Amino acid sequence: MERDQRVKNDNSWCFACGEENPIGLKLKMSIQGECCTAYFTPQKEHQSYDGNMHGGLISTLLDEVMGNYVYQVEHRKAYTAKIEIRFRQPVLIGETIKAEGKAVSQHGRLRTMEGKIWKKDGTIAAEATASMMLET
Ligand SMILES: CCCCCCCCCCCCCCCC(=O)SCCNC(=O)CCNC(=O)[C@H](O)C(C)(C)COP(=O)(O)OP(=O)(O)OC[C@H]1O[C@@H](n2cnc3c(N)ncnc32)[C@H](O)[C@@H]1OP(=O)(O)O
Repeated sequence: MERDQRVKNDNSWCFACGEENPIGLKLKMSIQGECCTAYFTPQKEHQSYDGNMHGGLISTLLDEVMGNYVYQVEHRKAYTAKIEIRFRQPVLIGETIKAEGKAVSQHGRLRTMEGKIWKKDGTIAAEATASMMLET
């Protein structure tokens, strides 16, 4: 399906930030300093094994704060073209984490982004780099 044919008005159902999505993460994002920031406390339904948060959902958090940075700062929608995640430490169910995303460089419509997930003790649980393409 061409992008223009897709439903354009259902952004409130975004899995990561949509307010109306009943199974979404309902992230609230804000620009703090040079980053887009969101806090999240994983619940039991967000786990993988042994009380650890699912890595796919950690990736979702990183993707969202990087994409949302572009939207909030440039007022343009961007599509994730490539993303790479390094999972450094488990995130535990019930543990509040901070996700941060920022831009590091740009070339034409392509933005190179960085994201980090911080634990309360100031250590990094996961980090990402991504290429995001501005919508034409
Ligand atoms: C009105 C209210 C709105 C509210 C709104 C709220 C929004 C609030 C923010 C939400 C934040 C969401 C954050 C999650 C965002 C997703 O999750 S998006 C979903 C997952 N991603 C996708 O579905 C993307 C699927 N891929 C595509 O659609 C297309 O491949 C892309 C990425 C748009 C690129 O397609 P394209 O624009 O046609 O560009 P293309 O011709 O392929 O490439 C152009 C140039 O860039 C280069 N390039 C392409 N990809 C790459 C790459 N990965 N690395 C390096 N170079 C690349 C090409 O080589 C090419 O260069 P040249 O050929 O000119 O030398």
